[in-house]
Amino acid sequence: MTKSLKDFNGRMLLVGCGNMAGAMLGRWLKAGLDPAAVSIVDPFAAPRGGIAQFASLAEWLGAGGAAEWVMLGMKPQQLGDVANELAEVVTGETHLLSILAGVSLVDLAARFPAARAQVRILPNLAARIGAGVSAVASNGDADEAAIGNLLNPLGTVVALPDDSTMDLVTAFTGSGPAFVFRLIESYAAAGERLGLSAEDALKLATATFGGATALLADSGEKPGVLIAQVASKGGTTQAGLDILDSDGQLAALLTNVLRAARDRGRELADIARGEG
Ligand SMILES: NC(=O)C1=CN([C@@H]2O[C@H](COP(=O)(O)OP(=O)(O)OC[C@H]3O[C@@H](n4cnc5c(N)ncnc54)[C@H](O)[C@@H]3O)[C@@H](O)[C@H]2O)C=CC1
Ligand SMILES: O=C(O)[C@@H]1CCC=N1
Repeated sequence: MTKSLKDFNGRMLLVGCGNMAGAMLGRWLKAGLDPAAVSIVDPFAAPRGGIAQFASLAEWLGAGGAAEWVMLGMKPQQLGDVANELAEVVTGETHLLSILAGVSLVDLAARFPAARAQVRILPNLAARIGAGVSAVASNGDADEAAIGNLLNPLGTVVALPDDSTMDLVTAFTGSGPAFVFRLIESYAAAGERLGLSAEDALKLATATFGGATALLADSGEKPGVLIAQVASKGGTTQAGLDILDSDGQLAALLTNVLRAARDRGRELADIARGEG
């Protein structure tokens, strides 16, 4: 599938364009999306040259706004604020895309029943450099080729048969970069505590995590195979692994991290339905 969006056919409205939707938009523009085909409705978004921006849906409609592609990019807690007004502009021609954590396809279909398709996308911030992960599931008459064209420039795309695992995926790949950044930060802090300068520690930690993940992806091996290539019997690595592996603490910690993030998605969905 092409990574160019030059031929993307349709007008796109972004309702909310902060960190995540802004990262997607930046990548789409790099991939050739015509800025004239995009509008943003966001009361606080930073100005973006060449793109029509509005503080409210009423203002966008007043300016003759129309779009076949509408993407929800605000917080799930704000769905109630925008849904009623937006539902009026979502017709049988509209693909309603949502990157909102927690909010299910069933919730989207209830809010936007007239849409041609409801499409739940769970991107991550590395979309900014085309190295993200987007999980996608849809409902209705979705144009899968067009959706693929939109998501491919953002990085890896995983199509799910339905959105039953999307809250877990949200924790895993959506929140995932923040967990990785925290691990790197903590690794660097530990290096600093043991004697490295702060600058060297962060530089070395970033390069070590980056190199290791690049090698893992390039090798096609399982992590255990590469661990064995680093850890000499009775050597330094094994001494560290013995701490990392003790009592299954790392596995338990990461399971708890993902469970908490996944379950928060369910709570956000309740809030978005006005039930939280
Ligand atoms: N940040 C991330 O890495 C990821 C975020 N998401 C989802 O993306 C969505 C946005 O998250 P962020 O970009 O992190 O938040 P953000 O706070 O950076 O962006 C939200 C934007 O919505 C705007 N906004 C607020 N009220 C609005 C309204 N009534 N109408 C239109 N726009 C309004 C804000 O001005 C802001 O620019 C959330 O639903 C989140 O669950 C999903 C995956 C990853
Ligand atoms: O923290 C959040 O709620 C959003 C969803 C995944 C990443 N950021």
